Amino acid sequence: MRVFITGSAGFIGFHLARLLLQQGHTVHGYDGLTDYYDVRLKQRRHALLREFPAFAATEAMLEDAATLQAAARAAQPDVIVHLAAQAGVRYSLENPRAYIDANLVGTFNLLEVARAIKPRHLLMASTSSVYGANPEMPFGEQQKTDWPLTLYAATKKANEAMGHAYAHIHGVPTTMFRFFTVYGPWGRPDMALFKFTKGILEGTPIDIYNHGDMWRDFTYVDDLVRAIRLLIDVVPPAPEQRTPARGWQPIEGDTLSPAAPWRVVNIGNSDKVRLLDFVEAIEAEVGKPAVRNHLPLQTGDVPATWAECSLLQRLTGYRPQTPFRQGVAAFVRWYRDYHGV
Ligand SMILES: Cc1cn([C@H]2C[C@H](O)[C@@H](COP(=O)(O)OP(=O)(O)O[C@H]3O[C@H](C)C(=O)[C@H](O)[C@H]3O)O2)c(=O)[nH]c1=O
Repeated sequence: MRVFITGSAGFIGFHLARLLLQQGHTVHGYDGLTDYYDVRLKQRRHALLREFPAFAATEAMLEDAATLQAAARAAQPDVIVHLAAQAGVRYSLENPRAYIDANLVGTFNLLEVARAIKPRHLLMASTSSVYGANPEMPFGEQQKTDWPLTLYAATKKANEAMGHAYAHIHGVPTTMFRFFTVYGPWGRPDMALFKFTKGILEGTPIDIYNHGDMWRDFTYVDDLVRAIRLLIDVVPPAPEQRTPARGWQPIEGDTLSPAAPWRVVNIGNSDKVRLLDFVEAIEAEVGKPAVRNHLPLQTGDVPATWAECSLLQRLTGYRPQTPFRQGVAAFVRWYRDYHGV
């Protein structure tokens, strides 16, 4: 299978590309290598992927529609996985325009590519942040996502809607994933696990928001990309294909659109972890206590996330389940090795 992955030098894109290459697939990566965080980390990820002969990459921005079209047409993908984005919850308060450019304009450009190429399946990243101020827990895909708390969440919600409209009009089967706080080796330096590990190792204070009284459904990156890999083969059928004669059976809790080959699926660990327990797990792994700087809840942050993942389980027979202490240990091992500390 030939797969076109946007965001291939990013945390999740790198892991997905590596998994697909290890399985013998051909991957064309597309990444703008923006300086949102240390570009060397992105270059190292791409360098590792380049060790596979079946990997090629175009280093350009999503906003560069002509380059994106040319790269995707040349790659002739069976499947497109769109992971490139301006990510991060709190940065969207500082630099909102980056989210409009990458997530709205960039995703529009990508949808135009899909419309032209008509891959077998288009899969695109959304986020648990779309549940925003929804008070119901755990978050199920059918629940309200009408109250985003940041522009980041709003752009991702818009991406879900844009994907739906294109799937309806142009018929490209589209799966949206809602990711829940993904962590693990090669992770993002702006995220809690990276910042906490660095601070504890260096003996500098770590900022703990809401005094640690926050909950996250931390999802280990290997589990996440395994789920994506399985979902690649679960192509949402068009409305006219949903008949018993075609072997289609309704699935409980499915989010299939009545008007398009489109569905949205949560990918989380289905386990909410208290932030202070997460910090303690990092301290235990590093073998040193943190210097804790307790701060109030940050604007735009949701106090808790918790995924309901039975749809993923029904569609793929799989659900993430790495215990957070195990995932934290794998990250700290990688961090020490990567930084030689
Ligand atoms: C960076 C940082 C975070 N935190 C807290 C805030 C959260 O309760 C928790 C995890 O934060 P992190 O930034 O690692 O992840 P989320 O805020 O859940 O956001 C992440 O997961 C979602 C789904 C995405 O879609 C975002 O792109 C992704 O960045 O630690 C702190 O207490 N101190 C810190 O310095």
